[in-house]
Amino acid sequence: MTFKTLDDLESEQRVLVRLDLNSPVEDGAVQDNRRFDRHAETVRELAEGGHRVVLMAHQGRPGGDDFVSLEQHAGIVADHVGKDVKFVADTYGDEAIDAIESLDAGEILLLENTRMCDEELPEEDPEVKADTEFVQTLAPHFDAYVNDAYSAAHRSHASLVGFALELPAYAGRVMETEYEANSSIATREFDGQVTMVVGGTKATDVIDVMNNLGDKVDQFLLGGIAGELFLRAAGNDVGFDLEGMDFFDDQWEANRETIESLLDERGDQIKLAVDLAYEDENDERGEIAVANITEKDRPYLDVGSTTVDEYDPIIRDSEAVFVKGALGLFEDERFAVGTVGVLQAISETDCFSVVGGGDTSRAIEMYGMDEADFGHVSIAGGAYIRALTGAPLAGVEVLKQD
Ligand SMILES: Nc1ncnc2c1ncn2[C@@H]1O[C@H](COP(=O)(O)OP(=O)(O)O)[C@@H](O)[C@H]1O
Ligand SMILES: O=C(OP(=O)(O)O)[C@H](O)COP(=O)(O)O
Repeated sequence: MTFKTLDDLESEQRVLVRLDLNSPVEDGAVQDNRRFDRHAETVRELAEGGHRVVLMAHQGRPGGDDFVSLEQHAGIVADHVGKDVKFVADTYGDEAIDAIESLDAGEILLLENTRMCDEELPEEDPEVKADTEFVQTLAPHFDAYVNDAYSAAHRSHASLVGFALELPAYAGRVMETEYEANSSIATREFDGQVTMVVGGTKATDVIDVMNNLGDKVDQFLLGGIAGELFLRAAGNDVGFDLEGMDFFDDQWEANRETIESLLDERGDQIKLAVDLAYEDENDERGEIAVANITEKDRPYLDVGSTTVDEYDPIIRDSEAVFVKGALGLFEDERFAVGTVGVLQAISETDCFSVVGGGDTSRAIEMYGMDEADFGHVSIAGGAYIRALTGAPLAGVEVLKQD
């Protein structure tokens, strides 16, 4: 490991901890999710270790409906940690400092949404962020800074990069496991076949992953909107926007040449769907072989069952499988066959596996699979794709400094 962890932390510290509690908000109610559960491990360990634990996190972006106070988050963290979590509606003013100073050993306090502090945003160099009043005011009240917010670590914001320059800095447990698992495809050697399942809605994610990992991955199994764009580049009559859709046309214009040259250069590694699924006239799932598609008359919402039958043995023969993006509109049960099929195959083998992307990993609990059957289920979206494409994460880089 290239940074210090909680194992290196001295005893009885005043610890400032950055979590990523950014969550969906529905009708003003913050929705519980994996992020709370995962971060609870770090928070519990610190509190039970007798440290004074002060938590920072953000929620939403200024101007958005989900840009709300962290008051509800405190209650959800408390439920997961199994300990009381105090909350103060202040980021670094007198109220926040009073609450921090009156904390006893083993107690936990959550500060207000970091993005309510003007200096948290925008993205700037760590040195600039370290120099803000926000960081300069808070840092002297602590002995150590712990960053557990791997999933936000691609942002060069004050709470993510500034404190690491002012205080001894450590990686929390989530930071450690996410970093190790998500970087493993780039850093680890696997004995057997390495397979990457790529889908979702963004063609550029798939292109970047192929360009960066093409020499590490034996087979790319494609699906989703991105897979349809590759099918179209291979000469099939799919991947067109019908009235009211805006998935394909812009992406096709922007990426057509790159996709065509990837198919040229890496065709042997790229497996495309041989059949696709659609909603038929009775609102049921219909399937058609790609070879039989002659008209652009309907949207395709999943890969077909023959495709799943072809992908399944490849996964079962793999030493390592990485997943980025769903193979279909899995939120609708009729179109979950592709995504659930590959996830099930992964869960039934003892290969090393990483499933990432906020949306795709949701399919695991949605369809009753057990997270324990996967090597690692990432809670990161943007940071995961950056790790796969070899881009450094600002919040991780500052932890690596002495
Ligand atoms: N053929 C399709 N048509 C419409 N939506 C699709 C299709 N295939 C995949 N999706 C959608 O893609 C979403 C995931 O895309 P993306 O955001 O790229 O991945 P992730 O969130 O896993 O990183 C899923 O919510 C799924 O509904
Ligand atoms: O949820 C997050 O990222 P994700 O949507 O890529 O998973 C992080 O909290 C970063 O949030 P941001 O994209 O508003 O900076």
